[in-house]
Amino acid sequence: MKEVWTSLASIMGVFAFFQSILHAVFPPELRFAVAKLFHRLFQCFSTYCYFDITEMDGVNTNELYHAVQLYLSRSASMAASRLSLSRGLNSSAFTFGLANNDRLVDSFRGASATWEHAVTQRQSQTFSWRPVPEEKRSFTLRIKKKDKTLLLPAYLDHIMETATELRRRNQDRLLYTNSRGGSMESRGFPWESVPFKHPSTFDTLAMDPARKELILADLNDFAQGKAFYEKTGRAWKRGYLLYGPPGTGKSSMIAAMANYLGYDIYDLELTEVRTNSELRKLLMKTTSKSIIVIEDIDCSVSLTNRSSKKPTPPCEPPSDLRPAGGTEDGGGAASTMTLSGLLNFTDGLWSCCGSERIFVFTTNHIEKLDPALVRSGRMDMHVFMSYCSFQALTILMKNYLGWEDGEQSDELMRELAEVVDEAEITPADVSEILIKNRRRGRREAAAELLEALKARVDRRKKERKGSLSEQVVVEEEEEQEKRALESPKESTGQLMHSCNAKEDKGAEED
Ligand SMILES: Nc1ncnc2c1ncn2[C@@H]1O[C@H](COP(=O)(O)OP(=O)(O)OP(=O)(O)O)[C@@H](O)[C@H]1O
Ligand SMILES: [Mg+2]
Repeated sequence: MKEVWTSLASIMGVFAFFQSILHAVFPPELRFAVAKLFHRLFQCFSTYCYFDITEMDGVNTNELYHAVQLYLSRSASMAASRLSLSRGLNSSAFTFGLANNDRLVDSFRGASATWEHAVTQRQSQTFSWRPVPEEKRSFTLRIKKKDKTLLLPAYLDHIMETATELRRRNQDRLLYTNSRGGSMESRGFPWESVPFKHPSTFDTLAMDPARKELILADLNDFAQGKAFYEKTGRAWKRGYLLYGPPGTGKSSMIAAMANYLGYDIYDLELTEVRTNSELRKLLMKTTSKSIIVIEDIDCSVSLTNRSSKKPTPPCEPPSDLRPAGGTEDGGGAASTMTLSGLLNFTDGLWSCCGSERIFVFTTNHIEKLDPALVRSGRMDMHVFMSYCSFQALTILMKNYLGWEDGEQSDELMRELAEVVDEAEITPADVSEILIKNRRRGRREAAAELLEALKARVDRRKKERKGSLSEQVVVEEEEEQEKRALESPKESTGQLMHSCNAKEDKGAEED
């Protein structure tokens, strides 16, 4: 070991000696040329190649630098020992970064890539109209020469994509509304937005776990389906129709979807939209990775069916020659909003002016919807939000009472399981009962819920009996009418008989 150190020291000494001779004898230009030559020689024999990614590209900021910074922040939090921490504007997440001269090894498609972060002080401030940072920051990427074709540019594309996704996820979600009534703001944007902070998630959503899994799998397939949609020539969008009684969680499901995928929501108020072209403008101003929602589609506006267009009176010019209100999009009047306009909104060529978008319609009355609106391809998945099942009930008890899985096997739960289906109660009503009683303790709150369910079952039974007896009376009357029609003589006789009887009775009274 000692010999190694001695020989190393002697090599360094020789190197220093030659350097001092170089400095004394040769002019700086020559020294620079020699250094360059050495550098080239070193590069020829090295198995690595290096790429510098500086923060500033001239006076412009280098987008790739910030993308790398964000990309590395994912693994930096795990691997590095000293990190820089930051939090961006409008962001609720912290970003980790590599500290000065820290290194991190990443891998892509089986090849490894080493990143080093360098921070140096800027030597002299050159004049610039834009403020230039005092520090010079850069990342150096080191990869093996043999991996160059494998990694470039695919690895850099991957970094850019991941960074964009991370940036989007770190930003707060936004909820947009068109309640401005068609008027635009100063920048010509028809939507108004507020931060979206709805706490609903698929964990808190009370519904049958199997159906929940189905929806989650569908959402995952959609979000990761870029290649599939391209390959099959389909627009990258998906439609969901959520239907069911009020208070069964349709709006909560939309919020859970947005939180799960990290998408913004555009809540389209159809009653505020006057024309098809206005609807199209709204669509054009939505962004990718968003959910476009139309709530209560059956009662938003009265949409005329395409097939029930009135024929043009002979005295009027053909519709396509009329100056205003002429048909467009193959059927919808431009001066009003029509079903045709809405169908084009979800399914026509314009619906593809962005990508990765989900359309969600909700309704309490699916039977009232025009079949054209709910056909598959337009609304790909129909989700029935039903009354509270026992499984949904246990989720709500977990949410509101902190009820654990093991606690659910006792007598009380068995009774709850027996009555919940018959009670036909919405998750909203169950939530209300649990919220009211949550301070009284879990068991008491559950007992209260059981009482409420039993009372509801009794009431429903009575109502059913009442309506049954009403139905019997109606049926009897109908039967009598039928008999009267079938044998008019007999019934006339009966009628006469009853009239005579009445007359007799009246005479007796006189
Ligand atoms: N399936 C559910 N899971 C969890 N909570 C629910 C569920 N359904 C309803 N709730 C609770 O009830 C409230 C109302 O639910 P929500 O607004 O989602 O119902 P909805 O089906 O959209 O009703 P509407 O048809 O009247 O719009 C929510 O704030 C939520 O707390
Ligand atoms: Mg709702």
